[in-house]
Amino acid sequence: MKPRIFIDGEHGTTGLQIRARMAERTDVELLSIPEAERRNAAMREDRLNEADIAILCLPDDASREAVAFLAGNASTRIIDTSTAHRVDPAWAYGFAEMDGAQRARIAGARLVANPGCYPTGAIALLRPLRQGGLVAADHPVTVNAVSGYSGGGKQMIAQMEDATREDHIVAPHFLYGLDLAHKHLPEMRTFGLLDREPIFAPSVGRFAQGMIVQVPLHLRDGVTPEQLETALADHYAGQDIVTVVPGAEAQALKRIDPTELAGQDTMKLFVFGSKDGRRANLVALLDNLGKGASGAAVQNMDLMLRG
Ligand SMILES: NC(=O)C1=CN([C@@H]2O[C@H](COP(=O)(O)OP(=O)(O)OC[C@H]3O[C@@H](n4cnc5c(N)ncnc54)[C@H](OP(=O)(O)O)[C@@H]3O)[C@@H](O)[C@H]2O)C=CC1
Ligand SMILES: CC(=O)N[C@@H](CCC(=O)OP(=O)(O)O)C(=O)O
Repeated sequence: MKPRIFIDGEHGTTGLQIRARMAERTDVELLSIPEAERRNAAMREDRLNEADIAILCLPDDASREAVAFLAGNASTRIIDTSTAHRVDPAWAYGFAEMDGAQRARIAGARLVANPGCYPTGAIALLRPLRQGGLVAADHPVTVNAVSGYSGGGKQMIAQMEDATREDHIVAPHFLYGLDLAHKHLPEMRTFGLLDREPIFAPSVGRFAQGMIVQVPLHLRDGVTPEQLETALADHYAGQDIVTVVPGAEAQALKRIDPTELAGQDTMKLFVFGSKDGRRANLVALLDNLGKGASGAAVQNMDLMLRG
C-alpha cells in the first residue's frame, strides 16, 4: 500500500504549494477534504488518523488542535509547518542541512517541526559560524530581512492584491515586527546557538515570493570574511540544496534580487566582506514558500518516507 499523506490546510498558501509539488507523484496517496469542509473538525480528525504522514499547514492554534486529534495515535507521523512546536525538544527541527546528524534525525522522527522561513536563512548563516567559533554565543546579532507577501498567507496576499478591500496595503515595501517580539526569535536563538534572541527587523515587499535574510557582523580580531565563507562552504559541501556562492563571484555582484529563487526549493548563501576585512554581511537568498516552507516540508516528507 502507498503511504497516505494528508495536508491539513491543503487549501491555504503553504498547503497548495505542497499539493502542487506532489501533483505528479505516484508513490504516495493524497488524502483530501473538499475546500468547503476545510474547517470541519470531524473530517479533519478522520483524515489525520488515517494518514501515515500528516502535514499541518495551519495557524498555530489549529496545529495544536490537529496534534490533539492525534493523541494516542502512534502511527501517524506529523510535519508541522507552523511555529507551534519548533523549539519543543520532543520535535525534530526540520532543517536537514543544519547539522551532519539532522537528516537522520528527521528521517527517524515521528514529529517534525518545519523551520520558519526567516530562521531558515538566519540559522543557515549563523550556526556553522557558531560551531566553528567564528562568532561568539553572546555576539549582539541582528537579522534584517525582506519577504514576498505570500509569507503572510491568504490574508496578506488579499490585502496586497485586492485594491477594493478596506484593509488594502498600498505600500511597495513596509517594515513590521516593530515590537521586536517576532514569533521566529526563539528558533533563531535555539538553533543559531545564541545566548540571546537577535534583534530581528523583517519587512515585506510588493512581490509574491522570495526572500533575503541578512546578518551584518563586526568581526572579532583575527577573524576574516574569507574564513566565514570557508566555514560555510565546508559545512554545506556534499549536497545541492544549500549552496555558498564563491567569494569572487559574490564580490562581483552589484545587487541581489529577492525574487531570484522564487519557485525553487534551494537556498544561496553569500559572504560580503569590507576591504579592511573587519566587517561582513552574511546574506541568505531563498523562496519563503520553497526552502522556507513547502519545499522543505516535501523534502522532510521524503526523508521520513525513506526512513
Ligand atoms: N506563507 C509562508 O511563506 C509560510 C507559512 N508558514 C506556516 O504555514 C502555516 C500556514 O500558513 P499559510 O499557508 O501561509 O496560511 P494561509 O492562511 O494561506 O492558509 C491556512 C489554511 O489553514 C486553514 N485554517 C485556518 N484555521 C483553521 C482551522 N481552525 N481548522 C482548519 N483549517 C484552518 C485556512 O482556512 P481559511 O481559508 O478558512 O482561513 C487556510 O486554508 C502557518 O503556520 C505559517 O506560519 C511557514 C513558512 C512560510
Ligand atoms: C511576511 C510575513 O508575514 N511572514 C510571516 C512569516 C511566515 C510565516 O507564516 O511564518 P512561519 O515561517 O513561522 O511559518 C510573519 O512574519 O509572521
